[in-house]
Amino acid sequence: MSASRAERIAKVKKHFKTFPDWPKPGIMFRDMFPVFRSPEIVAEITSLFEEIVRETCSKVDVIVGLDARGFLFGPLLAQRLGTSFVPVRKRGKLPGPTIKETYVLEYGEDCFEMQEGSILPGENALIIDDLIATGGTMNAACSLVKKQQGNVVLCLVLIELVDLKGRDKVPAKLLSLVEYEGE
Ligand SMILES: O=P(O)(O)OC[C@H]1O[C@H](OP(=O)(O)OP(=O)(O)O)[C@H](O)[C@@H]1O
Ligand SMILES: Nc1ncnc2[nH]cnc12
Repeated sequence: MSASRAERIAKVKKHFKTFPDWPKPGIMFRDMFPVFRSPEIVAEITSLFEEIVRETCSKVDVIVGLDARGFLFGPLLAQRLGTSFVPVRKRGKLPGPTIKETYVLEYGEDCFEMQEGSILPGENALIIDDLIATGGTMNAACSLVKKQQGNVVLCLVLIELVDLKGRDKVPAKLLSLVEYEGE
């Protein structure tokens, strides 16, 4: 018998590692990089993302990946869905005219940029990142898409730190694969 979705997600979660008090005291850092030691788990994550998007979104034109760890999953998913991929980058990394959004995150402050015209008016964008904590990062990315008259049809993350209530800050539908709550 094939594994249920919950069993597949539980198997993915076993590959994450937690580092207490990093990069600052009080932060439980959830490291997702160990999944890349297993091509099988990376393929499983991509398949789970693809299933969720096909069930949830009628039309996605472009996948927007967030610097830096959103770049790991965005292009993989874009290939599966046959969509384009565009990056949101940290301040000063993108050439040409850009639009900017400053935001606060769990352990600091930063500024995101997109190249002007990277989303066309009316395009349906799916924003992807590895993790949502306080939600500041995802909220800033939604603002950048909206400033270009794009529609955010879904925000998708591998990990949600539920206790930080980041989803309350996101002005669009948000789905996560793996949750950490009270742990
Ligand atoms: O929900 P929030 O509190 O805003 O935090 C979530 C963000 O924090 C991490 O990125 P980080 O800014 O550490 O950058 P990195 O991907 O370059 O390591 C993570 O990859 C998310 O993008
Ligand atoms: N607790 C956390 N673990 C991993 N990445 C993060 N980004 C913001 N908070 C994080």
